Amino acid sequence: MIRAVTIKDLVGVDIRGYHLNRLIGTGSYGAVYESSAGSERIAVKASIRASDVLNEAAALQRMYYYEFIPKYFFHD
Ligand SMILES: Nc1ncnc2c1ncn2[C@@H]1O[C@H](COP(=O)(O)OP(=O)(O)OP(=O)(O)O)[C@@H](O)[C@H]1O
Repeated sequence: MIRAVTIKDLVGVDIRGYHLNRLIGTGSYGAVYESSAGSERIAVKASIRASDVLNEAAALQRMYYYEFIPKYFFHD
């Protein structure tokens, strides 16, 4: 279980093999972290409630086949 005071306090936590190195910024629905697994670096967006990011995830899913969309995945 991940224990954090707020969604902005996840630096140092490991999620699905990715280490959350640095808080990049926050928005209305969560916080975004610069994260890594070996040499791979990705942005991880964390939200307290999955429903907060479902619309965004659905929009990204629709754009999945366009070349400019970066690699991503969504899980709860
Ligand atoms: N994929 C990404 N790569 C790098 N930085 C990102 C990425 N996504 C978001 N960020 C950074 O994290 C910040 C917060 O992003 P987030 O998506 O949570 O909110 P937002 O879109 O800026 O605001 P809101 O959700 O209120 O419209 C952004 O302002 C941006 O600086």
